[in-house]
Amino acid sequence: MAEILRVEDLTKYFATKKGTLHAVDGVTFGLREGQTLGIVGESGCGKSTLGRVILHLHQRTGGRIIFQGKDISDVTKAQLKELRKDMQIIFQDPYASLNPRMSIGDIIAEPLKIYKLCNSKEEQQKKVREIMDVVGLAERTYGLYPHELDGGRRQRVGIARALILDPKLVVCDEPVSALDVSIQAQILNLMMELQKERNLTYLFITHNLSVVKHISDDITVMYLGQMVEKAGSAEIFAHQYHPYTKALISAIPLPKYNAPDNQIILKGEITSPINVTKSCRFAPRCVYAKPECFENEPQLEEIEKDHFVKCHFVREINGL
Ligand SMILES: Nc1ncnc2c1ncn2[C@@H]1O[C@H](COP(=O)(O)OP(=O)(O)OP(=O)(O)O)[C@@H](O)[C@H]1O
Repeated sequence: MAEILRVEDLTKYFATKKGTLHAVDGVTFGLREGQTLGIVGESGCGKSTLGRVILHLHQRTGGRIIFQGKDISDVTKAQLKELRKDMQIIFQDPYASLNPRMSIGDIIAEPLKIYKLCNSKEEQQKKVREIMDVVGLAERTYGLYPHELDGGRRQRVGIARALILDPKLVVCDEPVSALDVSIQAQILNLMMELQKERNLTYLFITHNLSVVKHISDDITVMYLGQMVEKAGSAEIFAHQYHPYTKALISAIPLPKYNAPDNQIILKGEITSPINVTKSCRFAPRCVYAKPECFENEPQLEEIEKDHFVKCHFVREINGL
């Protein structure tokens, strides 16, 4: 499988009144066609910003973005319009992202209109009805409005709108977080079916590790703008080496993961990403932290094949 997306040393800083906010800081990964990379971490760790920078919804500060073998770090407006056909996004809150004054049929048809892809109203309607069928929306929803649908159906509309242009890469930004647990499973299953049928590549952003367990091939854990651990999904659930990943896994409400001797309680809140220093950003909350952690930044290191961890004392902590 070819690599469809590669980001290298990607950074996004925001200038704020208090100083430079390091929202995304030196993120590097590759994503193969048809695969899913789960991006996991607490609120504020930079997941959404990462997705938005890749889609050029935010201008990057530094680093490179390679998509389908081409460097797309800097693109013109016209090139970006073309790119958008291949790179789409599904948002967390479909209600907020759907225009309340437009009918479902018109919302889903919008990308077709923007790209003038249909020669007639009939052709447009046919394409919309086809994609509605693909995502499991009943025909009668065509003329309804967003407020007339429940959360699960609204997210199906969001998925239909993202897929109608037949994209290659979809950034899924917390697509099930606003939904009831039972509906979450339906939407995740739908997304997995669609991925197989259409060879879609997903960058799946979530604060909830258990959500990405089944859908992801690989998982990247982020903390304060940086990757702290990356491995295959099964591998990371079997062996998590970074103290932060351990804490995230031990917080999953299943006896298998949060047996008392396994549980790690994080100290305090996530610290500020403003004016960060060259240290381990997790150190202030880490139960294993030593003076060196506050003085030097660890590198992301391959601890086992395809398993990367950013921690000075990863071997000592894990008896490796
Ligand atoms: N436009 C902006 N201007 C200034 N700071 C921003 C902007 N957008 C995001 N940030 C900051 O960047 C950091 C990362 O935010 P981001 O939304 O990417 O995190 P996240 O992990 O996706 O969290 P959440 O799930 O809450 O959205 C946060 O500290 C946030 O306050």
